[in-house]
Amino acid sequence: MKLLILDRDGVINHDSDAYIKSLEEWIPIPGSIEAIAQLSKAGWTVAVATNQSGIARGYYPLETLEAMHARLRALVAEQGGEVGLIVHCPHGPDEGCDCRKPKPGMLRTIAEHYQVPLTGVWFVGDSKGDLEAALAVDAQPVLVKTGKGERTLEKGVAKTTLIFDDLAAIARELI
Ligand SMILES: O=P(O)(O)OC[C@@H](O)[C@H]1O[C@@H](OP(=O)(O)O)[C@@H](O)[C@@H](O)[C@@H]1O
Ligand SMILES: [Mg+2]
Ligand SMILES: [Zn+2]
Repeated sequence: MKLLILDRDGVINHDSDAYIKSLEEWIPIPGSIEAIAQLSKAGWTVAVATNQSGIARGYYPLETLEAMHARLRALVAEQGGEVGLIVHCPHGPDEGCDCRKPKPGMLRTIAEHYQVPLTGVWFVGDSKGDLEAALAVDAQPVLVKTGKGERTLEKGVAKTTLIFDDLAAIARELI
């Protein structure tokens, strides 16, 4: 199966250093919804692995996060595509969970859900923790320059990292 795993904030939607705290703040990056729809129509299963420490911090409830993901699914469905499994880590950085990136727990959850190995699976992110999570399970780290991607690139990334301007460029590469 063709599995592609995406980080959310900074890849699918704009990110903010103040967190994405409401449905109104959840704004797709231009071309990202179309890219997901095109990829899924081309036979790719597009899953999502997202840190959401804003829940642990009390910035927004789980219901708000679920409303954002319902909006994502609806927008992609309007273009004839579909979004696969969305996994989030609701924990704070000090809780020692196994799911918060850079730990690879969410990637493993997705791989187990689809019963596929993670080796070489593209995980697309904008932050260092995304790339580290990919490397931890021998997936392929892919950096986009949207969101925090430019900052991440400036800090240096593993030489095996693939780099694209945005999710639309990744769709053009894979389709
Ligand atoms: O990029 P993904 O994983 O989809 O989500 C990132 C968000 O959960 C937030 O993660 C926070 O990091 P801390 O969780 O505070 O370290 C900050 O980077 C925020 O700017 C960002 O919106
Ligand atoms: Mg991100
Ligand atoms: Zn967690």
